[in-house]
Amino acid sequence: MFRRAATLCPFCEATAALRPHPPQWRPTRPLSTLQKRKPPSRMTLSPNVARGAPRPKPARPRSRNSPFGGMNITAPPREYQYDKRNISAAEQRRVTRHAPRQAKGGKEAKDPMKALKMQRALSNVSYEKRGSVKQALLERDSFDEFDLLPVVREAVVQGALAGLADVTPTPIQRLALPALLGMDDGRRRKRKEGVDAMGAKREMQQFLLAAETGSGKTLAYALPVIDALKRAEQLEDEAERTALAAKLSIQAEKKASQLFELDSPPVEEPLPTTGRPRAIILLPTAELVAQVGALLKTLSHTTKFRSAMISTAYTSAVIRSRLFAPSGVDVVISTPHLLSSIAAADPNLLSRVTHLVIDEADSLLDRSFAPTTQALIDRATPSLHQLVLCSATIPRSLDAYVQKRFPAATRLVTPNLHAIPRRVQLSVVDIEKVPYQGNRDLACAQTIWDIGKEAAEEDEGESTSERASRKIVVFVNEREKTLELAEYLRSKGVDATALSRDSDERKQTEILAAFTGAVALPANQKQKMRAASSDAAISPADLPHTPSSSSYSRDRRDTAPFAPFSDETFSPVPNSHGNKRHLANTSVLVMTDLGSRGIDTLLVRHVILYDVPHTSIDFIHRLGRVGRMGRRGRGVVLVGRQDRRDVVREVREGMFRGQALI
Ligand SMILES: Nc1ncnc2c1ncn2[C@@H]1O[C@H](COP(=O)(O)OP(=O)(O)OP(=O)(O)O)[C@@H](O)[C@H]1O
Repeated sequence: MFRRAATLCPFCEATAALRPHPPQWRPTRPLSTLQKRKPPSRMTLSPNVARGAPRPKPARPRSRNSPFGGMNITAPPREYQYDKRNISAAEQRRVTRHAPRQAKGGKEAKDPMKALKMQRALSNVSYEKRGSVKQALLERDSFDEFDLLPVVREAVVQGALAGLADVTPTPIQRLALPALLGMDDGRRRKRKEGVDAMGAKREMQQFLLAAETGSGKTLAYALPVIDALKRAEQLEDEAERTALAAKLSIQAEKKASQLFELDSPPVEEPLPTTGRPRAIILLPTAELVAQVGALLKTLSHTTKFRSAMISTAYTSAVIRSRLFAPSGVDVVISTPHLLSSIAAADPNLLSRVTHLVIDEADSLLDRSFAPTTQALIDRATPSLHQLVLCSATIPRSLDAYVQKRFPAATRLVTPNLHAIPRRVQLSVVDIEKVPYQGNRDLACAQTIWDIGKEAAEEDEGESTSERASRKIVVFVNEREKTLELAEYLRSKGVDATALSRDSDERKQTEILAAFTGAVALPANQKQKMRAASSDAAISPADLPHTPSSSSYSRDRRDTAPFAPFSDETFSPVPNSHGNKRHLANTSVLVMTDLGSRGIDTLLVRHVILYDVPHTSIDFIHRLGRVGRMGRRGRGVVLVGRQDRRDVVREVREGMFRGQALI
């Protein structure tokens, strides 16, 4: 063994004979000692090898409440990291709600209404609720289904909607009429214990009606009010007849017993309805008072009731004669401030009111109007049977107000609330591009000229009398801008008028009348309306060309040199400004939000949003001036460098999808 060991190399265990070692190697110790020890290995592992690389010291978390908080974060904050198994269901829901949504591919989902959410203005109505209402609406498709007095039903067909080929209720009418008429199962009038139509006191019913613009909300609240008036009148007539019969029998008894009595001279007593209306409709502007007043007048021709519209557009003598006419008054249509000042002088004015309607409730219950409106509600409450709040939008402020003040209110909301109909198309004109280069006024004038030119092309071949005048409404954000812009447009040959609170109210009503003119739809138009109201999206090809978006400016650059206010529609007749380039057959109304609420601009097919509206509420009201009652319409929004393009984009996308804005 020793011999063999002596020939082995202590490192590689090869025999010295087979593998000669380098000459420099010399054993430092006797070979015998080396043989007895375990041969050392060159591949000895470190005892720390299992620990891995030393970890860097964890950095102290930066306070998120510092100027740099939230910067350069490579890991999600703690609340986003969770193990589903170790947290409660409630906690899990909370975390999931706040965590960014993950799309299937792991990419962050794009929020289609991110910018609108940041300035969320509208109250949310769940899609489940909208869906369930849709089902209920399918069941009622005729005015005959509602428990209206025959004379009221007749007034709809022969008065309010006269001229329509076939008259069917709109969604809000299908929803509101049964509720306001107190129909239990949608067919019969529900009569509660101790309750009559208008006479005896009962608990006040409260309703919030909300439906898209131009959907017939006025008739939805007006018909039940008139129906209730007529029923109360019938009851009173009956009571009067009984009283008269009793009086006659007493007189007959006296005559029979031959009692002597001096005949007292007959006294002309004023009617109980003189200066004591039974129903009041409140609206924010004199124009709306005129509009709703005109509708009630039409209904009254058949139904026979007395209505009085009062606003600052009338003189005090006219107002007095209407309110205190000896023949009495049943319904008063007014603005809150005027009514409040009259009620201060004559506290009994509201003593018999059983029905109070607050139309455009989103305006009348906002900060500026709310104290006056609320004071009127409070004064009328003792005799009130029904309070109806009506609006095209439910802003969050209105939602909170109703929840606080009228928690028992029944909410009647249509499935398309807050959605701008798909039959309205919104185009964008970039005012920063050639040829406008930031000149908003110029962009507005050019847009109007293009719409006018297109109208002229459409009208070609028709006689002058057949040519319909094109009506365009331009909305600005600032009141001061209305006059200035109208003046500029006139200087460019456009027939433009400004409408603002500064204008004379009587003149305003006259100007607006040219843009509303409620015309009856012919039968073929009605069919088109039906098709459109089925909410089919309109492809851009369906619509006539108007200046739009970037493609519009590109078209103009590529095909022709810019020639503002030129050619075809050139009228040789100079306008009042002596400007020979006059856009014929087109009239423009420049206004602020004042006019955007409720005005039934049936004749308007184009709306220009000179400024980007501040909120989605303004978008809804302004674009709501077109596309009314199934008609098609087009909006053009002018967008500059300072404007929220993301908001405009989201509104357009929402409109295309037929989605409710937020
Ligand atoms: N059932 C119906 N069928 C056809 N047209 C109708 C019907 N009901 C109402 N209209 C018409 O629809 C138009 C719009 O009605 P209305 O002004 O009441 O709308 P609105 O919902 O109050 O609009 P906004 O929210 O802008 O005030 C009116 O010209 C009205 O005559």
